[in-house]
Amino acid sequence: MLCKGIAAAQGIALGRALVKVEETLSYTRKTLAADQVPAEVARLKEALNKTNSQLEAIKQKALRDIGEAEAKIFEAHQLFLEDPEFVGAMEGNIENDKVNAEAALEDVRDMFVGMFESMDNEYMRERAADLRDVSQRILKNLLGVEDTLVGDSKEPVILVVHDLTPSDTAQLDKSKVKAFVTNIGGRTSHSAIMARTMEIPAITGLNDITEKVQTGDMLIVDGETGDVYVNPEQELIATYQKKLEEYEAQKAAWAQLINEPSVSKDGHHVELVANIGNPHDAEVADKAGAEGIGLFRTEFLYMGRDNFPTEEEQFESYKAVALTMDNNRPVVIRTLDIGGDKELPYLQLPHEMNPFLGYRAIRICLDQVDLFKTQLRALLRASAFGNIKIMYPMIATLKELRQANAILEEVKAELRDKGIAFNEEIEVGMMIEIPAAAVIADQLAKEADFFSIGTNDLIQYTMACDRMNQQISYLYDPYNPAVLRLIKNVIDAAHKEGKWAGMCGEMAGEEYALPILLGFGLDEFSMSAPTVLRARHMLKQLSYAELQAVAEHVLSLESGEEIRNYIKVNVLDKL
Ligand SMILES: C=C(OP(=O)(O)O)C(=O)O
Ligand SMILES: [Mg+2]
Repeated sequence: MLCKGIAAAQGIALGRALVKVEETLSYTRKTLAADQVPAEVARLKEALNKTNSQLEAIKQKALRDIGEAEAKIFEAHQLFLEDPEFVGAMEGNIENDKVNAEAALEDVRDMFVGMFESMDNEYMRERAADLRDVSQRILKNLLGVEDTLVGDSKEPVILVVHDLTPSDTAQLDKSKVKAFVTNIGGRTSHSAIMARTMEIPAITGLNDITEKVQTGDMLIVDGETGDVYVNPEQELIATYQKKLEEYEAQKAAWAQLINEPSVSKDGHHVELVANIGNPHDAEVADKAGAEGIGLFRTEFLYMGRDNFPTEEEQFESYKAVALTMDNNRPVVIRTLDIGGDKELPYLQLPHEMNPFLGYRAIRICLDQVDLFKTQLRALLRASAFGNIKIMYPMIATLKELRQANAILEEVKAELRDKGIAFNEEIEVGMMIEIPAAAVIADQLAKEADFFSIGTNDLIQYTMACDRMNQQISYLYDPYNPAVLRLIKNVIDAAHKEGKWAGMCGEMAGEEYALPILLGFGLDEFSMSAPTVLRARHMLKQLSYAELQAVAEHVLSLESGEEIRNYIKVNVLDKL
């Protein structure tokens, strides 16, 4: 059986399925005799300690493998275990009501969750969700239930789940999980982006894979095509085993290119840079051969915590990235892009019918100027330590660009007055992710130093198709002629004004996109770190001169399917 989903993270995996459905934890409410109380309190404390150690281990793993922002999620969970009101209430229930620890836990949890949820405040609702999570973990420890997605199966497995939260993804151990496949989610969802950083093949949006597959079934996961084969024929297994070996060999060959320049067969140079969410990612990108950072999503510094990061905290993060990217390598740092699918509970954004079309990103920053200025000050100060460039997200009009630049000029003047160093020549560019901006790119190019095309959003806004909704994913197509024409327009407009154009949407790292974008003349390609060397390898085999004609022809084709097919036959199959 073949199931088709969304190729969320590249790579191939063959192995046995482990289908994981959320288990219900049952226990009996007991009334204790007075002399049983001390032992019950001790049992609770033991479970709390165990929970704390588990969370500490997960936090350290997240810090090592993914990043600080993700690690903070678990730190917030740990705080509950030290909260005297929460812990004291549970002990009180055991002592006064003479109930067992499980019952005390659930009563206290329900009381706090009810209280948080009744506050009609996004931040408190998040706290309620956190408390549910922690309580579930404590309950498992009281009941002696294993806390692991994969248990202790001897063979590494392919995880089959309804959905994976970012915290689930952070916990995955690459030596135990070969790949994961989920019912819901898209290619640009947070856990998909994390899977790519962790190099775990992943397929999302399979609808009902948890029902079609049983634990122990043999699976083939093709992270290039989004195909999952369930109990395939021996012949197909052999084909994929060969593909897997080839893929591993290819990876070894790509690794040879780590210090090579990114040039095409005929000597055309482009920049291959990485997308990051925190300073640790920059180190990963450096080791993966990135020539710089094309997108630092700074909103991750703001997420998973209780209040705004200070200017000092931000300055340290930006400076750290600039220093990692030594030798004047570019570091494009995007100002806060919160809203849409990225919530910030303590900012208390209004509830909206269409958050992706709402109060988000630069719209918030131009409205809450102090918030914006704090970030700009930190960015300018860090620019004294490396080749930092500032980038605004979600610009729709020339007026917004001018407003943002005017605020930036104010901040620069304040720093000059105080004699604080920054790079006076700092480049200031903008994302092109709203069709309106793509259409007036000629006007914007006169006032922005560079463009970076954010296809993740540009596609959803051009096609009126939610990037998270797999039901209409046939519309979410980077190769749709409308999307490609906008991209071409943006690149041409930048070049006409002598500016450079890059791309930091996920499309920039796609095999089919590289020849087209190269032919269009894109100057900078920003992608997940593990994709950089593959792109460099491919680039070396491509001729810029030939691809200009190919790309020109692509613009006359009528559908994404036709375009992909044309690229396959005329470019990819010939490599
Ligand atoms: C890079 C982009 O930004 P994000 O994915 O953070 O919205 C984009 O929209 O393409
Ligand atoms: Mg975007």
